[in-house]
Amino acid sequence: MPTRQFTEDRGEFETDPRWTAIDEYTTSHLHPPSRPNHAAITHAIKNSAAKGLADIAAPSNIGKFLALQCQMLNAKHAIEFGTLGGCTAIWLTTMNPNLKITTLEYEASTAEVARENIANAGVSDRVDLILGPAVDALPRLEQEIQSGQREKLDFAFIDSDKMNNWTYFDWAVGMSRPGACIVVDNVVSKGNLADAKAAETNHMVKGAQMCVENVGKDDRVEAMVMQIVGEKDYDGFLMAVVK
Ligand SMILES: C[S@@+](CC[C@H](N)C(=O)[O-])C[C@H]1O[C@@H](n2cnc3c(N)ncnc32)[C@H](O)[C@@H]1O
Repeated sequence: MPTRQFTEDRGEFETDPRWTAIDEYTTSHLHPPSRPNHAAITHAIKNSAAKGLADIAAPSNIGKFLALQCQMLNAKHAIEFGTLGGCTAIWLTTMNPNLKITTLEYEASTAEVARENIANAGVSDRVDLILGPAVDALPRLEQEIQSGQREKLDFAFIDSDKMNNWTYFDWAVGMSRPGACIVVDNVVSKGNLADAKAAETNHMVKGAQMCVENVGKDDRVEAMVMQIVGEKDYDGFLMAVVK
C-alpha cells in the first residue's frame, strides 16, 4: 500500500516500495552505468543535491522517456520551462546529438548549478540557458521564429511555475511546427487533478486544471494525460501533438 510522507522540498507525497522497486529494477536493466550519458546524469543529480537544489527534477525514467520522444520526432529544436539542475536538458541533448535546447530558469543560483552540470555533460554548446522569468524571454523567442532567425520548435517540456502551465503551453504551440510534441509535467498532481476542492487551495492543482481544460478547447492540438507512479510519487503528464 502507498504511504504518505512529507519533506521540506516536496511537501506531502506518496511512496510505495513496489513503485520504487520497479523504477530501480527497470532503470538498472534499461539504463545501466555502461550507457554513455550515465555518468553525466549521475553527476548532475549528485551535484544538484550537494548544492542544495530541491529534489524535484523529472526522474530518470521520465528524462529518458522525453529523450526517446525527441528521437522519434527527430527533434532538432526544443524548449524547456524550468531548468533546475539541468537533468532533463542533459537527457535530451546527450541522447539526441542534433538537438539544441533553450531552457528557461528564474533563479540565478540554480542556473549556476545547471551550467556546471551541463558543462560536465559536454553539451554547453547545444544548451541555451536563459536566466529570468520565462514569460520575459518568450516575446523575443517568438519574434526570432516569426522572422526566420530561429527554427520552429519540435519539442517543448513545461515544468516550472505551475500556475503558468497554460500560458507557456499557448506560447509553445505558437512557436511549434505541425507534428511537434508538448509535454506538461506534474498535472496529475499527486492524484488531485480532478478534485475541485483541492484546486481552491493548491496552486499546482489549479494550474494543472486550467491547463487541461484550456487544452481541451484548443483546436490547434490533440492531447491526453498519462498517470504515472514511481520512486518520486503518484503523478503524470499531459502530452499534446500540434496539428
Ligand atoms: C520542477 S523544477 C524543473 C526540473 C527540470 N525541468 C528537470 O526535469 O530537470 C522547476 C524549476 O522552475 C524554475 N522556475 C520557477 N518559476 C519560474 C519562472 N517563472 N520562470 C522560469 N523558471 C521558473 C524553478 O526555479 C525550478 O528550478
